[in-house]
Amino acid sequence: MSRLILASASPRRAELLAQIGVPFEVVPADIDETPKPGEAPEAYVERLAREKALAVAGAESRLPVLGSDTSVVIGGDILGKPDSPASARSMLQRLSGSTHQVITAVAVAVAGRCHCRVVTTNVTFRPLSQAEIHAYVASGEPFDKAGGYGIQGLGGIFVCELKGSYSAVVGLPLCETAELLAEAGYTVCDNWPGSGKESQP
Ligand SMILES: Cc1cn([C@H]2C[C@H](O)[C@@H](COP(=O)(O)OP(=O)(O)OP(=O)(O)O)O2)c(=O)[nH]c1=O
Repeated sequence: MSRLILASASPRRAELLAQIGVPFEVVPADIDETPKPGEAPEAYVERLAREKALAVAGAESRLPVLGSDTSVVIGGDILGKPDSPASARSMLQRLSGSTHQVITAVAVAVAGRCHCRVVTTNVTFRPLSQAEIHAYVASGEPFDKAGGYGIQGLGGIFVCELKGSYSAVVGLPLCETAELLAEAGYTVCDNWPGSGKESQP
């Protein structure tokens, strides 16, 4: 039986949530993801995660609703999902040979309240050649991913260093998600301490 609604169309978020044993159903949120003028990256990502959770909670309030957002930030600029091969190539060119931040927010709306965590991870790319950038964009992998790459896919070969949360880069910070669920009175799965169904030691 579902204990949570995942307000996301991201297959990665569904896989990560399934990985920790949470029973859930998917109800994608449809919100405007345009940054506000002058909005700081962390504030932007947190606002979107909250808006996604609350948009679905408004219609489906019987279960806690989890919303999340991931953006790539370099030199203070927010990189969302590329909308063309040219924008994917230009994002990868900017990321090549330098360190960027992946900011992911996760929000849980339950009983009229919304709790949120924002997680920042530093990711360093080795220098990429033009041929690699072209071949990677031609693979199609960049298009549904913030910053135009997927660390969990072929894009993983670009990453020479990561400081922070790998699961947050893929789209859902598992440690913070479990903390938020615990605060809302939910455990990740049956038999977990606090579930009331755990086996005795
Ligand atoms: C940096 C990075 C991002 N991503 C993905 C995670 C997110 O799905 C996506 C960022 O876009 P989001 O707008 O956060 O999410 P989404 O549009 O895919 O889904 P929804 O808004 O319905 O929840 O980029 C990866 O899969 N791997 C990576 O290495």
